[in-house]
Amino acid sequence: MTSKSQQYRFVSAAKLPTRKGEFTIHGFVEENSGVEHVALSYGTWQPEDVVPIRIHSECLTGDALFSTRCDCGFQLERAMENIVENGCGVLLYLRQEGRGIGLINKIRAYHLQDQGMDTVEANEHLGFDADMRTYEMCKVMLDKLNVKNVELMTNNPRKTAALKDLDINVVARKPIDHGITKDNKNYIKTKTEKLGHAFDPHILGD
Ligand SMILES: Nc1nc2c(ncn2[C@@H]2O[C@H](COP(=O)(O)OP(=O)(O)OP(=O)(O)O)[C@@H](O)[C@H]2O)c(=O)[nH]1
Ligand SMILES: [Zn+2]
Repeated sequence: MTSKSQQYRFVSAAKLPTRKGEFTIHGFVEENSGVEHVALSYGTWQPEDVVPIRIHSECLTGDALFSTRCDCGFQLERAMENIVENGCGVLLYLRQEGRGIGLINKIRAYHLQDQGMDTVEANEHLGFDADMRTYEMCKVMLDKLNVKNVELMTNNPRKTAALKDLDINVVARKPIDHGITKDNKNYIKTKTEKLGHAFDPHILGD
């Protein structure tokens, strides 16, 4: 029986020039489900270096459709800018749309939130946990990129804990609280109150 992380396989990599800088995109596939994840790497490092990384969960609405209903698109852009400013780093782009429930179910959850539920209540009303994501693929992806020690750009303590459980040395957490808007302030407040997210209170001030 292969361990969960051994189900992931590196397939290929290529140059990816972007408006933020020239990255390399690395494609990984999960053997059983065919789910594809990618890593964007920038610059070089030694195994003993501390590398800035972002674990970014796919959010079509935020990442590609300019939604202000969440902070994802703002965080994606800021994370890539941080990596380029630092001179090196990695962004793991994980196909975990909707905190793992998928795009159509996220739209169903949004519909329930339009009726007054919060983002946790909506997931649970649909029969899902508040957060269905797992992070075992990060181990295979970071090992392939020779990243052992990380500075993690996140407000989500579950990501820090998940990497530590994978024996990845999380040296520091760097907040990434960009993109607070009038449309997502309540969503973010719910994440701090119910999902343990660490946002500085001043940025959510009323
Ligand atoms: N089910 C559900 N998923 C959502 C909702 N809003 C955003 N998402 C998904 O949540 C994921 C992003 O998670 P966030 O909670 O924004 O942030 P995080 O990645 O957990 O934490 P950070 O690293 O601090 O950004 C993406 O997969 C989004 O599609 C929602 O209302 N319901
Ligand atoms: Zn989003």
